[in-house]
Amino acid sequence: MKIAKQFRWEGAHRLPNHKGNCRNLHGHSYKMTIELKGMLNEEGMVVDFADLKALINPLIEAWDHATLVAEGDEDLINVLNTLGSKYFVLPYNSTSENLCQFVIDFIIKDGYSFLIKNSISEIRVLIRETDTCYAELERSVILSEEEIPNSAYSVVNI
Ligand SMILES: Nc1nc2c(c(=O)[nH]1)N=C([C@H](O)[C@H](O)COP(=O)(O)OP(=O)(O)OP(=O)(O)O)CN2
Ligand SMILES: [Zn+2]
Repeated sequence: MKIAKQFRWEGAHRLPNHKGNCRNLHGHSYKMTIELKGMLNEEGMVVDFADLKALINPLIEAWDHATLVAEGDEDLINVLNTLGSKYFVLPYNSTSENLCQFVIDFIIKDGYSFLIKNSISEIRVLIRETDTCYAELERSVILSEEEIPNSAYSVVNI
């Protein structure tokens, strides 16, 4: 069974080496869908939507009305520091693809016990910058009892 919840935030960014318009600082009303696959619990839920929201909300709060900056884009960081403007540094360019990667890494790191508790087997993240484009990334979460002591999970890319 799969469940999904949508999130949104307003943000600015630029792709410093883009050959077109996206090298200019501009903004998006980002929309994100997070889908989780797992078994139903005794309450008839894969996970409580509220628990998924609680897990993701710190990231949304950090990104909302912020500028997403690529590590090394010092010109932009200097401007934002001068303005006293909220920003969030990513270890790579703020493409939709990289944001999907960042969100999945965040879920696995900060939501590790949440994934175990709810026996989640698959995560899918879809991010829209505009109505005409999106990026999507899926990752399997594989439970392997013999591999890992103390009921830990191993996580692999699919
Ligand atoms: N593969 C990717 N290509 C581009 C990304 C990205 O994240 N991944 N991002 C951008 C820009 O951030 C841009 O804001 C979005 O691009 P685009 O869809 O081209 O935006 P437009 O509004 O110009 O698109 P329309 O064709 O007018 O709908 C660029 N590329
Ligand atoms: Zn953009």
